[in-house]
Parts: sequence; structure tokens; C-alpha cells
Amino acid sequence: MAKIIDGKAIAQEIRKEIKERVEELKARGKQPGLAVVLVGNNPASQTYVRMKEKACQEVGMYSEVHRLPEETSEEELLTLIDQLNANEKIHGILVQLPLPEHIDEKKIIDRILPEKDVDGFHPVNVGNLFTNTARFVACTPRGCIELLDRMGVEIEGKKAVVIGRSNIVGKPVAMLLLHRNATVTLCHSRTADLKKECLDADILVVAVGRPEMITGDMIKEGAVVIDVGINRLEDGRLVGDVHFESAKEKASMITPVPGGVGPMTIAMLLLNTLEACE
Ligand SMILES: NC(=O)C1=CN([C@@H]2O[C@H](COP(=O)(O)OP(=O)(O)OC[C@H]3O[C@@H](n4cnc5c(N)ncnc54)[C@H](OP(=O)(O)O)[C@@H]3O)[C@@H](O)[C@H]2O)C=CC1
Ligand SMILES: Nc1nc(=O)c2c([nH]1)NC[C@@H]1CN(c3ccc(C(=O)N[C@@H](CCC(=O)O)C(=O)O)cc3)C=[N+]21
Ligand SMILES: [Mg+2]
Repeated sequence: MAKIIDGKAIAQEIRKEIKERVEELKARGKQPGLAVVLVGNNPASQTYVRMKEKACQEVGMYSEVHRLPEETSEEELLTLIDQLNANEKIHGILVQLPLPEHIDEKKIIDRILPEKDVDGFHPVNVGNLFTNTARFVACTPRGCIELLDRMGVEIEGKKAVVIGRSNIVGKPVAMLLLHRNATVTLCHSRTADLKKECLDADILVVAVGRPEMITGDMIKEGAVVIDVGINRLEDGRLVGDVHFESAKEKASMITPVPGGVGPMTIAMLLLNTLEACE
């Protein structure tokens, strides 16, 4: 029976540490500032943006949220990014994804100054992650590693299997595990035998976006399971990409959904913003 990794409690602890560092900065006349940009009315995005705003307030950071209508043009959004880039009160800029269809996400992200890119999505930050000289690491991947560290999970020499190869989760988390000397396998929709790969994993990170697809029979006895997935079911329940009930019989540690990686993502956003200011 697995130990449950309490991401919510760990994130709370990190937020407390951040709050103290913000107070020290304030005593020296500096206050970290985060700008969050939300385009359109995606309900999930609205919830996340509210959570980010609240988290900033709680640790004493300055925050501003720019809520723009769905029809905002790419040009208008680029102009706002330029203003935020030039704004001294703002140390971190986050453009909530996904953006509406008519806006080129890459063009927007490329316009954010790398030193304000607290999401770690800018090509400069992605490149630095690749060469292990990172300044800003994407929040969710950083949160996964932070969970392993705070739970005392050894990474070096372990077999780590990551399922999902997106630019925002799968690829960066695989890179971070590699830099920590895990032997990393990166799986995706064309992987020939997913179950076989999974059964090899000492550390299994799942970021697919398919509710409960990884079941207990795919998990090696004693593995550590990090479930990044957030899926809202039709009945309103929120579940991960891992079938929690069967997986927890095999794993030694496992993150729940909600209350696992999600809260860590927001804590890492605050940490990146703090570091941008420092
Ligand atoms: N907790 C948090 O803070 C966050 C949670 N999430 C959640 O994490 C999940 C993944 O997000 P994201 O990375 O953006 O997702 P994407 O949709 O961008 O990527 C999904 C990946 O999963 C792979 N995949 C899809 N189906 C299968 C399959 N049957 N077998 C193996 N691999 C498969 C895809 O493979 P291929 O490349 O071949 O298409 C792709 O690489 C989602 O549930 C999302 O909501 C995301 C961000 C933050
Ligand atoms: N530019 C950008 N940066 C992001 O980091 C980003 C994004 N766009 N778009 C969407 C994804 C998703 N994401 C989450 C953040 C927190 C929770 C979180 O706190 N989840 C809670 C539950 C929240 C709920 O109840 O819905 C939990 O898992 O316990 C989840 C998901 C950040 N993302
Ligand atoms: Mg995506």
C-alpha cells in the first residue's frame, strides 16, 4: 500500500518559505511582481488564473491580471507583452495557455523577455534546460522534481519512465530527471509496448491527458508514481491519468489528483517569480 504524496501540504510549506523571502525583499524595498494574461473565457483557465492571483496575494507578491476578450488580436496581445516587458514592477509574465485559435502561441511566448519568462516556455529557457544551465524551468516539471526531493526519493541511477512528450510537461521533466542521473525513457502515443516500459520504471511520471489510463498492473512493485494528469469527468469528478485505487496497491509512493502535482505547479510559479526578482 503506497504512501500518499501530499502535494498540497508540500506546496503550502514552500509557499511559507517563499513568503519569508518576499518579506526580506520587501524590507530592502523590493517586491516581486507577477503579471498573468488571460485571453478569452475558458472556464478552467479562469479558475487557474484566480488561483494564481490568490497565491500571489497570500505570499505578499504584487500581481496584476489582464483579462482580455476572446477577439483580442495577436497584435494587441504583443503590445501588452511589450508593455509588461518594460514594466519595472513586473518580474514575471505568464500568458495562460491555451490561447484562442487565431493567435500564434509561439509568437507570443517568443516575445516575452526570457528573464521574465517564469513559465520557462521561451526558447532561451528551453535551450538552457537542455544544456543544464537553466534559469527558469517550467513550473509543472520543476514541481515534480521538488516533490521527489522533498519525499526523499533518490533519483540517481534509477529507471525513470515518463509518459507524454509535450513541450510543457513530458520533455522538460524527462530532461530534469536525466540531469539528476536517472536513466530515462520517454514514451508517447507510438510507443510499441507501453505496459512493458511502465513495468520497468522505478519512477513513473504520467502526463498524457487520458483519465485513469495507467492501471496497477502496469506498475512495478515499489515504484514511485507521479501523476500529472488533470481530467474533469462528465460527472464532475477530477481524476488523474493514473488509476489511483489499483496503482496505490503496487506503488511505494503516489501523488493523488487533486492535491498532488497541481498545487506544486502554482508554488513553483511563485518560486520562479521570486527568483526573477532576486
Ligand atoms: N498538474 C499540472 O499542473 C498540469 C497538468 N497538466 C495535465 O497533464 C496532462 C498532460 O498535459 P500535456 O502534456 O499538456 O498534454 P498534451 O496533450 O500536450 O500531450 C500528451 C502526450 O501524451 C501522449 N499520449 C497520448 N495518448 C497516449 C497513449 N495512449 N499512450 C501513450 N502516450 C499517449 C501524447 O503522445 P504524442 O506526442 O505521440 O501525441 C503526448 O505526447 C493533461 O491531463 C493536463 O491537464 C498539464 C499541465 C500542468
Ligand atoms: N502558461 C501556462 N502555464 C501553466 O502552468 C499552465 C497553463 N498555462 N495552462 C494550463 C496548465 C494547467 N495548470 C495547472 C495549474 C494548477 C493546477 C492545480 O492547482 N490543480 C488542483 C486542482 C484544481 C481544480 O480543482 O481544478 C490540484 O490538482 O489539486 C492544475 C493545473 C497550469 N497550466
Ligand atoms: Mg497541451
